[in-house]
Amino acid sequence: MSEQENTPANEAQLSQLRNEIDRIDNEICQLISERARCAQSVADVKKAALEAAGSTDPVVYYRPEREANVLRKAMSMNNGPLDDEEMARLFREIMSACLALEEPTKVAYLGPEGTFTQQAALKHFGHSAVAMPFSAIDEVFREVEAGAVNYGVVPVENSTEGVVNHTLDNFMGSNLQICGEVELRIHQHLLVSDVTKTDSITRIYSHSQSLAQCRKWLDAHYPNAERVAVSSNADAAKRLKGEWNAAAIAGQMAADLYDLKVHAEKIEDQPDNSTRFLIIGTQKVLASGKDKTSVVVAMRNEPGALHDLLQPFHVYGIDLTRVETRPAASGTWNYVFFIDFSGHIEDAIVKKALDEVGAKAADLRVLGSYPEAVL
Ligand SMILES: O=C(O)C(=O)C[C@]1(C(=O)O)C=C[C@@H](O)C=C1
Repeated sequence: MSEQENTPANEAQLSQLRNEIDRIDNEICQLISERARCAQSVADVKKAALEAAGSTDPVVYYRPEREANVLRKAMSMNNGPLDDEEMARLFREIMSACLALEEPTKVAYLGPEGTFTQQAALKHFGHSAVAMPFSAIDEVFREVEAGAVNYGVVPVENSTEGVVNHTLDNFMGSNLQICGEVELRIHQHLLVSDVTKTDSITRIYSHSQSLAQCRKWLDAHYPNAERVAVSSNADAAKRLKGEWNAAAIAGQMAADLYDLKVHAEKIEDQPDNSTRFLIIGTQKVLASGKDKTSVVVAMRNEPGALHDLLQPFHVYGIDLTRVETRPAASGTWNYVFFIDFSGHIEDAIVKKALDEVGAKAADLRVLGSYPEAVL
């Protein structure tokens, strides 16, 4: 029934409920303002603490461990009807606005605009952060190193943008820390523009990894269309305006940005397709109670080297979440291992395990301890 067809009884009910919503909105508004004033006071305390210590270092306003716990609490306080993730997303945005009051947070991400990495940056920092696209992972690292931005967001795991190794390689020559991680479910859509003749699609643009992720779907639905690999999904989306016989595979952000229609949604072959991104910065993050640590270890190429290296983790019952091998850049040793595990660098058993790993390794560098992704 449309609104015009409401009976007088319905109208009365509706207006009573809307009055109730207005009253609640008013309360929410007062409470958000009260919270924002608290965040401003927190900023003053942070500044004063640094001054009292005689430090000239910049004040660190963003506190990943606190943010993770605020979000975890929002999820555990929630009794529905909204689901926990939805509730946490709302708090994510409130906190993002509060942090922006303390300091506008500049975040560099692997662009262009409309990529999944931008989506990951906004998911992690909320929409009050100033997110800036850069065209290469090295550039994101450089911007953070130079202090031109506060943080960077780069993809690290899963093939979506095909850049995992590039991110890992950048850590080898950098002193940056990992301050957080973001996990994103990747949904690929077939996008068309207002000039596309949808029954005459003969060319489909996307990043090679996205084409690969949708291979079976494309074989079934567009077996004869030419698949054209381009530099990013956003680039694929951008090309559609002038081509009536083309479609693109990309995410919702690219569809919104370039004003495209979703012709077929969620066409990825694996329904649980997801990508993990890292937040890089210069700060060491305190323990949140549920953390991960990433290290890079250099080893000589000897039989059993990896087994020996991993043994202390096994002995102390530390859960390894990822082990990657990369050839070393310098000739001093042969391989480096990127290892992620559960726990924080300040945990006693993590310290013990890393002491033992360090004794066996040619080199060991802690890339950072950071809260496990909440959302
Ligand atoms: O608790 C702090 O340190 C704050 O600055 C407040 C707050 C928040 O809004 O809750 C804002 C930014 C920080 O990243 C963490 C939390």
